[in-house]
Amino acid sequence: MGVSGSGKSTIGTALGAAFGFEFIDGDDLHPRANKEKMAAGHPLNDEDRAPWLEIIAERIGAELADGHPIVVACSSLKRKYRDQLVAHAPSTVFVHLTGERAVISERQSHRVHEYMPNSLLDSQFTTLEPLQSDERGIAVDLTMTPTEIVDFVRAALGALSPTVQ
Ligand SMILES: Nc1ncnc2c1ncn2[C@@H]1O[C@H](COP(=O)(O)OP(=O)(O)O)[C@@H](O)[C@H]1O
Ligand SMILES: O=C(O)[C@H](O)[C@@H](O)[C@H](O)[C@H](O)COP(=O)(O)O
Repeated sequence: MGVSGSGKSTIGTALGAAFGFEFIDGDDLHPRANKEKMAAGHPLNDEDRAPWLEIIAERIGAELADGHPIVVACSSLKRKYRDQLVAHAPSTVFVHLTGERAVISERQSHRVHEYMPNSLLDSQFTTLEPLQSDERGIAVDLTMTPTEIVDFVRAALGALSPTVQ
């Protein structure tokens, strides 16, 4: 989880490879209308995100039902969005890539994105609700290298309480 440009695709790919799990990028599952809205410079609202989150949640639930743990990149900016995912998959562990707006903005300036304009970064930070103490998650400093982040997550996962699923 994390704002646009925080490294979800990069770190999700690395975590999937490290753990031997399939990686799914939530960005690929946005309905076309959501992509067009963001491309036009408008942030998504709760109504826009609800069906997208449901697609992701159902996909996670289906993979787990087949016995396949997966890594998913999904902004998951609000607590209620995360709760929607957890409702389908109680064993979910969120990895929040945290960092300064300036660092993320600088990184975004060097990448080409299918639909996300850099101008939406402020709204992403405005919407972001960090992990709360009763959520199963890990906050990670996004200035670490991907290898360092994978090692950090691996160590932190070992310290988490057992799952209910
Ligand atoms: N830990 C990192 N260190 C350095 N650069 C990174 C790191 N994580 C991501 N990046 C770079 O930052 C940019 C945004 O990363 P990306 O994975 O596309 O973020 P998101 O999926 O959250 O939008 C990319 O150019 C990526 O190569
Ligand atoms: O909830 C949202 O507002 C979107 O999911 C957003 O957070 C996401 O960042 C975009 O899909 C762009 O994709 P990137 O995360 O790759 O910039």
